[in-house]
Amino acid sequence: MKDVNVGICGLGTVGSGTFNVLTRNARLIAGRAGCSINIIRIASRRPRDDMDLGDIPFTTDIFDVVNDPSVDIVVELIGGYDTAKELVLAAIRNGKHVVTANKALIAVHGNEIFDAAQKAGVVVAYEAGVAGGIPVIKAIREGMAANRIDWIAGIINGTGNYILTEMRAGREFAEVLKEAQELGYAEADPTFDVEGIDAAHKLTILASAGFGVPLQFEKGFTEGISKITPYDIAHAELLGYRIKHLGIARRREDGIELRVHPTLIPQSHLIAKVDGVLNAVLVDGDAVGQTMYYGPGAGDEATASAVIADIVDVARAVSIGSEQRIPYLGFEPEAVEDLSVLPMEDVHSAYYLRITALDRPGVLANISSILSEHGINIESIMQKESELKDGRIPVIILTHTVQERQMNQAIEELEALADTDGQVVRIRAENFN
Ligand SMILES: NC(=O)c1ccc[n+]([C@@H]2O[C@H](COP(=O)([O-])OP(=O)(O)OC[C@H]3O[C@@H](n4cnc5c(N)ncnc54)[C@H](O)[C@@H]3O)[C@@H](O)[C@H]2O)c1
Ligand SMILES: N[C@@H](CCO)C(=O)O
Ligand code: NA
Repeated sequence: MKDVNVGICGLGTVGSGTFNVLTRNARLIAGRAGCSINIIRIASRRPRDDMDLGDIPFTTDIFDVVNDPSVDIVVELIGGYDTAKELVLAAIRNGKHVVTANKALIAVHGNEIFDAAQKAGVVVAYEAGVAGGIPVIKAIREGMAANRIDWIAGIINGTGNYILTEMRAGREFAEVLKEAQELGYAEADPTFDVEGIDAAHKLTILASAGFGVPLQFEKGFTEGISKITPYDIAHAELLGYRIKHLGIARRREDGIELRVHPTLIPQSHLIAKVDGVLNAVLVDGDAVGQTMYYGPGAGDEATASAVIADIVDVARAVSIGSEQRIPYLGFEPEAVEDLSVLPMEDVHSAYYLRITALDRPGVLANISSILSEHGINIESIMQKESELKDGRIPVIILTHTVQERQMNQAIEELEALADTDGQVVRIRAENFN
């Protein structure tokens, strides 16, 4: 069987992890792939003095990899949108297969890239882009092929989960983010992690692979963790909940929900126990029920594990000359449905509300009457002894499920009340029943 030649573009965290694991486990990987997988070219902006690349040619121009006729698979690990897109489209034009860890690229330009790849008859694989080392794309596209997938929910940003976990232990947001950057977990621009953009990229891909819909990143709802306070983390805990940053995609008759936001989940649920840089994705299928995939969501060798699994898949097909391919998003193009993303106002959810109010008679009655006028039922209410010492008290309310539109109207009225400080904190809550 023919050897398969790989060229790596980008020798940073994931690039170096990929080089190291492919080199270290070369024999056993070849045993699985049925052929040798040779790294024949590496390109990155700067050489790495800390790495021994042996006699593999290194250049600073990533297009050298794409233009090398002996390269079968281009491994794109530079990140970003524009140059990465140019690189991947050039690779496809040159008839090369592509393996990428770049979820931003796939979420935003995937429809165009898969279309080009389909016409060129090449594979574009992206397992490492979603939930890092967890083989969740394989699970959805192949393992769940029998099911109508109704919803997917997950902790899909390692940096964000690491920050929330450490904040629960009393550490400062900024200090933990810096540590996540040093550990190689964060994106080049860490606002992608803390403002939920990275999770939204991944959720977009999960929803398309799960439901058979086009990638629609720009239509999703995205809220990050930057406004989550230690106070709300602690009070959610007192109510029996944990705050996690979740991506939630739900297939409905009238469209799909696509939303990323901090979420209260019962402490007893398995996903509440997923801490640190670990990720977990719950996938609900009509035949199998709820399944959960759990493991490291970021990091050099953990991500390399998924990059190399994709390389092995492509290598198996290339080395035996197979025409058989798994469709890019799990469904053949003609089976993709044009279901659109629903506006956030149409989503139903329970809510945690924190209202800072003046400590005077009738305040609670005013708050509950606004909620009940909008059909919002209260599950529990906690009126805290004032820690503010200025005549104001925090009122914490957990509601039953209600439409976001109703909640927006109620919050507007609550904020306009003379008895409140005009800023209601809202965190959505889910129990996955
Ligand atoms: N770090 C993780 O844990 C992780 C996990 C999953 C996916 N990813 C994704 O993998 C990709 C790479 O992430 P990373 O953490 O390894 O980033 P990184 O910054 O550590 O590495 C990127 C490397 O590519 C090089 N590079 C960038 N643009 C280049 C260009 N135009 N020409 C030549 N070299 C260029 C950089 O110099 C750097 O060495 C990103 O798409 C990221 O989102 C990262
Ligand atoms: N920055 C990303 C890398 C993995 O995709 C994260 O923290 O999850
Ligand atoms: Na993955």
